[in-house]
Amino acid sequence: MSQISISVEKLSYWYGDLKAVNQISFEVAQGEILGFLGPNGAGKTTTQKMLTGQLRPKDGRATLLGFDVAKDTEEIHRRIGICFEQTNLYEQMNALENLQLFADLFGVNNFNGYALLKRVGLAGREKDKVAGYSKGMKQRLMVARSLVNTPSILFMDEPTSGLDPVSSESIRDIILEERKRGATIFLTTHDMWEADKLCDRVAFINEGSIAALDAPVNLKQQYGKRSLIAKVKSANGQLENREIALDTGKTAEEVSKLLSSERVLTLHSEEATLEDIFIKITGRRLTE
Ligand SMILES: Nc1ncnc2c1ncn2[C@@H]1O[C@H](COP(=O)(O)OP(=O)(O)OP(=O)(O)O)[C@@H](O)[C@H]1O
Repeated sequence: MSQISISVEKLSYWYGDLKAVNQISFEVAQGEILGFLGPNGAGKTTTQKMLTGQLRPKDGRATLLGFDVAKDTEEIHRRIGICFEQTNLYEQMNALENLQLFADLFGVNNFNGYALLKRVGLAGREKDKVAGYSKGMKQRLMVARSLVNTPSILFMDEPTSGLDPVSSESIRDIILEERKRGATIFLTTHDMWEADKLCDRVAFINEGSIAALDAPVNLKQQYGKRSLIAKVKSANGQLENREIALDTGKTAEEVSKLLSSERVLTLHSEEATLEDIFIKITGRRLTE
């Protein structure tokens, strides 16, 4: 692995008797997008809060860029961006003022608010009061705000949750641009499609533990099955599906038999989704 940005070792947190995060360990390389994928209550937000200094770990250790999350909070905050779902924007201020306030807080003086707002699609709305923004616009502003200090690590908690497709796509584009710039991205989501599309690696989190961690393609290879689905017209004129497993020694033979014995209308390949694999590993769905 290239240079390590995030290093987590047996990190734990509990609320009373409830073990919300239970001895998790992983590393994230610089410039990598790690997706934290799990259902409600799995421990994603608690982990993010520990990593961003909002909760002090009860046990274990984590470092960001070599700084200890439990001790070096100020050093860390200067170098990270945080974009959490619950917006805490100043509604009575405009977008530029919101960014300026944040920049002042971090002692950033070389940032260009107009350029940043243009990047997130808010050009022309810079001086409008945030109270009048739509949910998608506020989320875009949150993204802009998380980029004010050109962060080395970007934490995003469900950044596209509940947004329209255009807003979601523009936020995903920014995540990819930030990775290109060299930022490390820690993304929590329960959207398996988003995780699959965006993330270099995905951690499945369930009941406070990491159940699997790998590149989506590797998870699919290891746990999923690929198959061919043929739509055929049967003798009585009905449309029916036939499934042939791929990656077996008999695939070619079965395809040839199917094509010679049935009237095949369409043939396409299908692979397991991350949700299928999550269920296989944990016995739970991502969305209940
Ligand atoms: N402040 C709190 N007090 C008590 N229990 C909490 C608190 N915050 C979270 N929990 C519990 O800790 C567990 C992990 O919660 P967490 O919010 O980290 O999960 P999550 O994966 O982020 O879920 P979601 O997708 O719903 O945000 C859950 O059982 C939750 O009910």
